[in-house]
Amino acid sequence: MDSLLKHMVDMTGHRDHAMLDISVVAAVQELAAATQARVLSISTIGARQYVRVRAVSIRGAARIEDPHDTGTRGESLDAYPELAACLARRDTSAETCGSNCTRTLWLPIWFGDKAHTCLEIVRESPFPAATIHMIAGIVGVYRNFQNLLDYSERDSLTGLLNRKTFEDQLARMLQNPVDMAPPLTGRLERRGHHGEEKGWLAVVDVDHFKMVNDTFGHLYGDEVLILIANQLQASFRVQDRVFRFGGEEFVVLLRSTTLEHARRIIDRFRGNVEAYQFPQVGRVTVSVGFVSISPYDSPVVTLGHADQALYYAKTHGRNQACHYNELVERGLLQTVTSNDTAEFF
Ligand SMILES: Nc1nc2c(ncn2[C@@H]2O[C@H](COP(=O)(O)OP(=O)(O)OP(=O)(O)O)[C@@H](O)[C@H]2O)c(=O)[nH]1
Repeated sequence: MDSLLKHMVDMTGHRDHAMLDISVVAAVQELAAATQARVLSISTIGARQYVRVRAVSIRGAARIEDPHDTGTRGESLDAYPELAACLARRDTSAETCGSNCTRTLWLPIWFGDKAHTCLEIVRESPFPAATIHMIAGIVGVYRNFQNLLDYSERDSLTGLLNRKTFEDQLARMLQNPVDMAPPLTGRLERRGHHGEEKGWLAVVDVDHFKMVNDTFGHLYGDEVLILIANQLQASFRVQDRVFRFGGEEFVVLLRSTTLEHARRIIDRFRGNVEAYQFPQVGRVTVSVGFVSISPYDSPVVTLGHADQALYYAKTHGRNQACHYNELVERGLLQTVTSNDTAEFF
């Protein structure tokens, strides 16, 4: 019982998803006398589902499985037929007996009709009823805590990530070397060649949104924001991150892609919004400013550059996406040098 309480205190002391994952695998692995416990992410991309390992505990050693590897889809769910069948049945558990009688227990964490997370526990002998009962309790606490963390990280109107989580997500993206160009010397040289894969930051702002509110009322204004948030989530990949920064401003972090690809997906999103018939309101457009992200620039500087490109888009006709570096190259944004960094405006 002492051990159970110790694990509960540990699990409920975290304010971070990764640490919560570590403490839950450590708890179930020790308390169920399991050889291995894992937290699995289940994602849907197109018509296919994928499984990615988030955290693992083997014989008392718990760790995050590559915390920056959010760019990888993982294995196809087809490699886990019993889990796939359990998810299809909307069931809360499935158990299999593998070769040499190893037991595997899967416990999907359901929120409504979606399970994005699943615990997997492997034991060399059958799970006693009392152990299953105890694990069910731990899963309940884990589920509630995940819910609480999500609540504090998400915008209540749109369900997108909120501004508070932005710097952390940007830092994670910058720490993934796949996303970043190798160190370069001069500031202007840091710009990507057109074929180079980099991370990108885009600031999206709804055009004339005040007019939507003034003409149709705030409820319709809110509905427009929700529908645009849905379009954002549908337009970008699961590895990308979409935030509502407040009001009618959204920010997108795109994982490693080329300039041409970033431009194409951002412009496809802009075109989708333009083509959409918003209930009652009709046509709504968005303006976008985007810039490549670099470990050499602070989040404030990167956001500032994307904002400047957005401002340019707003003051030159709206309903368009402008690339910061291109505006600088074409002499449409001016530069001055302050101390050791060049600033543009
Ligand atoms: N319905 C609704 N309106 C909001 C929300 N947050 C901010 N707003 C409104 O968004 C409007 C933003 O207006 P402005 O900043 O003047 O910009 P705009 O009218 O979009 O004009 P441009 O950006 O220049 O195209 C204001 O009327 C705010 O009251 C919200 O959560 N819901």
